[in-house]
Amino acid sequence: MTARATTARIAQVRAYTVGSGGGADYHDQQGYHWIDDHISTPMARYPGYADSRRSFGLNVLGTLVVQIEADDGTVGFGVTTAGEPGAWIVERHLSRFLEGRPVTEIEKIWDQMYASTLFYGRKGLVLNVISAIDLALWDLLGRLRQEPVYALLGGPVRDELIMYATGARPDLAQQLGFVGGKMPLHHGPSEGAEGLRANLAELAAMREKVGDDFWLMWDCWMSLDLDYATRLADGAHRYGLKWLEEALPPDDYWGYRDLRRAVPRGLLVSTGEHEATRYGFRMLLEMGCADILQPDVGWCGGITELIKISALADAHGALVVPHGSSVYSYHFVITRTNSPFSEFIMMAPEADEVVPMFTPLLVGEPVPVNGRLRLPETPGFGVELNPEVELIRPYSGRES
Ligand SMILES: C[C@H](O)[C@H](O)CC(=O)C(=O)O
Ligand SMILES: [Mg+2]
Repeated sequence: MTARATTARIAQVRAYTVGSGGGADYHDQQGYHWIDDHISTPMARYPGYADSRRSFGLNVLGTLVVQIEADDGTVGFGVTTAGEPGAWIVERHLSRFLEGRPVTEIEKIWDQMYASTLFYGRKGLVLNVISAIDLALWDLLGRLRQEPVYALLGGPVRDELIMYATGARPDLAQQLGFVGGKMPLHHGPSEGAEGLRANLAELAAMREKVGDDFWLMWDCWMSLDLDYATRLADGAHRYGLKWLEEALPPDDYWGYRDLRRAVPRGLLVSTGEHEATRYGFRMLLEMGCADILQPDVGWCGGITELIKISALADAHGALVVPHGSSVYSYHFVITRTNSPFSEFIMMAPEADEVVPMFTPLLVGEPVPVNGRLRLPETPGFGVELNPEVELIRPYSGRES
């Protein structure tokens, strides 16, 4: 099998959008959902956009599924948030760097995808797409070698993942066995001193419910300014906030540097879910922007780039705790000592039960039990596409 993996070539690359919501675009939820309930965002300063992230188009992209088929018929796949524009980039531009090539040329393929898109890429959508292709390649390699991706990455450094939960109900997450709960921040600078007090009251009430030892964190989703973030951190410290996440816009490296210097000792600063590539993370590390880096494996450049980001972070004494990204994160985190725990985003609308993070897209997606997750030895990333989810291939084949 190993010899076959070395000689296998890529026969075809296919890109699909997904008919239903959810999946890799976990913000694409219908009806009431805590994830879209008056969350503080950079758009909240504009009337009409404060109550719902869907109102300003957070869910417009949808999920992209990339399938890569080897010449023996084995298929690997990867997913990200990129939808139809992502499918176009895969089929019309990037497939040329894959079809006909050995499956094992992962590093070269990554470099060619990145180098050939520099004139319109570097971050965001294009890196999401490159990530999905990269994840599909690692999945395919694992399937050909009949090994889980974590084994390809050097093997586990611990038996199981320790998980914290992101959602509106850390008190329920505590009952479900998670080590901590990360809450969305509900009020931003445009709601003034009253909003700041409401945030702190919410944290105080949650601390009261969960006791002293349960981790509590805040996700600010890029929505604050330095002054507000500093005041929030000062107020939150007395309630034992563990970290303040993504307080500022991702391009404000200078603000993150100053925030990290300004927050009370012991309160950690985290960011990085909207950052991409080793170059972006190098900025965060060299400028001393964060204690915890949170690349999303489906957005930062995939596993191939995450290996580099993680090594760089390790050398700087920073932790890497990937954002969301389900199995793609799990297979990496289990192999790295500077990734001591993992995130689980609560996808139940009331954050009151554990459902797979990429629901309904995957079959076999592992979920934490009592806040711990053991990865099966299934080849690749160990998941399949749910046959009941409709896939649409909008750009079939390459135009010359
Ligand atoms: C809760 C946050 O606003 C966002 O929806 C998810 C996120 O940033 C995270 O899990 O981290
Ligand atoms: Mg976050």
